[in-house]
Amino acid sequence: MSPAVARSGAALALRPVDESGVDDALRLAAIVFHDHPADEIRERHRELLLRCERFGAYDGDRLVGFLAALPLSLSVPGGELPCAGVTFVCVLPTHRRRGVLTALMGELWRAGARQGRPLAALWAADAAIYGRFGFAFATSGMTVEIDSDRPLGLRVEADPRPLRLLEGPDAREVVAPLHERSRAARAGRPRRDGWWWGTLVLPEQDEEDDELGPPLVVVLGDVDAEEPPAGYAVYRTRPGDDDAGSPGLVQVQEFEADGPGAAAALWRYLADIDLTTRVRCWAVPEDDPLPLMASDPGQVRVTQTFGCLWLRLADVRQALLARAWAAPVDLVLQVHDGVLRGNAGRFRLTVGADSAVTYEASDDPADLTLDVRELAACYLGDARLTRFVRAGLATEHRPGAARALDAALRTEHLPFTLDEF
Ligand SMILES: CC(=O)SCCNC(=O)CCNC(=O)[C@H](O)C(C)(C)COP(=O)(O)OP(=O)(O)OC[C@H]1O[C@@H](n2cnc3c(N)ncnc32)[C@H](O)[C@@H]1OP(=O)(O)O
Repeated sequence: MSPAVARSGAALALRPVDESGVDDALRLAAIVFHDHPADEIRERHRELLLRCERFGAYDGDRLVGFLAALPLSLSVPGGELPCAGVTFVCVLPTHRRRGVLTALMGELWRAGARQGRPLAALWAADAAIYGRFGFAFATSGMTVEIDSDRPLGLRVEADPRPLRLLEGPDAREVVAPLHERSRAARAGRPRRDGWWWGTLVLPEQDEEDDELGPPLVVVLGDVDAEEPPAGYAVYRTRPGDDDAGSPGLVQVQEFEADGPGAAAALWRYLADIDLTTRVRCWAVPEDDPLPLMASDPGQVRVTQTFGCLWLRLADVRQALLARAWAAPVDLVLQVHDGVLRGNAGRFRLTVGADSAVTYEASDDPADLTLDVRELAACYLGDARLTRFVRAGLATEHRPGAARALDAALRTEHLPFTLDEF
């Protein structure tokens, strides 16, 4: 039996939730998230939880707190690392603010340390909760909308190769290699297996909007060739409703192209679909070139930018040693970590001209003081340390130290994922 939670009221026991407890976890989630999903979606959630490590807090026999961790392999600059995909975090309303989540997080860290898992990541329902546990936004995205009531004007020639429309499992086999290649180029993406494609990317029914049709996958290039295609888009459509004033919509769920010609061909196709007058893509990377490619910037609008995946460096040393670096650096970092004390202290980070990395305890004066949250925000290449220094959230003791670390952390592409779990 694991430690108990006893901040106030009767002590609660912490223990793993076995397979027979998954329905209890789903019932708890339905209460906590005010969500009573249709049978198909509930079955998807069940399958997801069965793949997870499951941590429970029990009041007697009753499950009152729950946290699931999906085992992920997350792309990081130059490689990938084991990562806990934290999900279905819920505490019964009667048991809130008694330290249940804090205790479940403790179980997660202990399990991660046993398994040598240096990262944890999550999509947060409420942004205020996770910073105190050392998480920070580590990838961002932007929503783009195209007014497609007229031909899409682009300043770039479209790749003339044929487009093909695929459905079902065939689609996955064709596009998975291209996704895998782009996953290596942009950090922050979990590796997908067949279950992930089928259940989370290409399910018949969209989880958020039941008016959207089934997924369609348009592919550019020869689908029979040995090389992956040049690009693809996964999209769903919704018919227009004149009475309600809503346009026929093409909802782009995922877009990958290996260059500007391929991107132009695919965006043109999506904007050209009959009986629709709007293309909406919920998330593309913040450095996506589409807005630059548009002849009329008013036709392609960025409607919002937002943080996506939150990251936690559970083992800072392991995480830093595993990533690729863009420039040599030699800095002493004073790292604060109020939760995982093994990360806290003063360490010398060196990246040599030959890219060899070391990160060792040091007594030398610190060049930079920062919290593990800020390190997580910058780790995949998204945020800049210099900005945190300007915000007063990191302190530079040697001028230029933050700029040097930024230069070393820099990646060619911004990290990005839209894989929600
Ligand atoms: C990855 C995901 O699954 S995201 C989904 C998260 N789940 C939800 O939003 C469901 C609804 N909410 C809940 O189930 C619970 O309120 C939880 C899980 C958010 C928090 O669980 P609790 O057991 O109450 O948290 P716990 O008591 O350990 O709180 C620790 C600290 O976290 C912070 N915290 C907890 N809940 C919140 C909140 N809703 N907003 C802001 N901060 C919070 C507080 O600082 C708190 O410390 P304090 O009590 O000293 O002020």
